[in-house]
Amino acid sequence: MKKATVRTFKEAKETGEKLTMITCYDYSTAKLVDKSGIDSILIGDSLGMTMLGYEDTLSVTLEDMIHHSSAVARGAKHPLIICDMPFLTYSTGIRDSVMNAGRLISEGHAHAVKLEGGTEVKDVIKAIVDAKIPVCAHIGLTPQSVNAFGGFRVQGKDEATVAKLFADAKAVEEAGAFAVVLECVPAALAKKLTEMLSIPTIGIGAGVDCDGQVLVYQDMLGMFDDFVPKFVHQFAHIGEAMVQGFKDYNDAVKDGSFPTKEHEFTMDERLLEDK
Ligand SMILES: Nc1nc(=O)c2c([nH]1)NC[C@@H]1CN(c3ccc(C(=O)N[C@@H](CCC(=O)O)C(=O)O)cc3)CN21
Ligand SMILES: CC(C)C(=O)C(=O)O
Ligand SMILES: [Mg+2]
Repeated sequence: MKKATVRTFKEAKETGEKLTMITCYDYSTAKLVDKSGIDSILIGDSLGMTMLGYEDTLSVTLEDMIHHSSAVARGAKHPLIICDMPFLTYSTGIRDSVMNAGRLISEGHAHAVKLEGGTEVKDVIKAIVDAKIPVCAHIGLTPQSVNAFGGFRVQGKDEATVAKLFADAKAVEEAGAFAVVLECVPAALAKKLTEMLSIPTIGIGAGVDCDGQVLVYQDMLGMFDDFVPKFVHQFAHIGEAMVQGFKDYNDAVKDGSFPTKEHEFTMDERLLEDK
């Protein structure tokens, strides 16, 4: 299997080969993703919701991201590893942003970082790229803006947000991002943006004409049911399989059918005489 790099992304845009990205937050799952051939792993700040049970991504810290990213990096040797910059780690100045991005690389062992926003983060993207850290941009529904948006809302359905998306897409490309995630954007608009840009677009709820796709792994494996966005397809039903496995274990312990002889360790039982 080939190791994916930012060059894989560049070449895919040129050849038309679709790019695949999946979230991942831990070592064991990273090893499984590694075997699948998926091009890239995103340590998404969605881990705040899927792994930690928060209602949004705003409570996730840089330490959380480093902790999960380094675990993933130990398990995945082929995909390009991209780590989300969490809320408030790239909006307090260029120096903070570059230092924080750097920690995701040096301590989190990611290959690239992702951050949310367009025109307003142009200078931040440029500074991080100048520090030799590849940046993936993320525009459209940017979950860290949930309070500013007033909810998780599809973007690009009116004149103002369509104009904003064109401006954002141009800005992140000019700033030097190697790719851009388009989240919850109407398919027709995502198609136009994809045609306009020379960097690949990675869609989530943005239709089939993006250069690649990303999904949260618990969503596409049927392991997360707090909410199921319209863009999710369940490619497996692992949640059900897990519940069944837990039930079978519970029943087997209760009825004494587990553990059996095969699971036991033996000893010279003479050692137990007169004990
Ligand atoms: N498990 C999970 N999957 C995700 O895709 C995901 C996360 N968590 N956490 C971070 C963000 C939040 N995301 C979300 C959250 C909610 C909607 C949502 O409610 N979408 C509605 C459409 C809303 C509208 O009509 O404007 C839907 O029906 O899909 C979408 C994306 C995407 N990300
Ligand atoms: C949904 C993807 C794009 C993301 O940013 C995340 O998982 O945090
Ligand atoms: Mg994210």
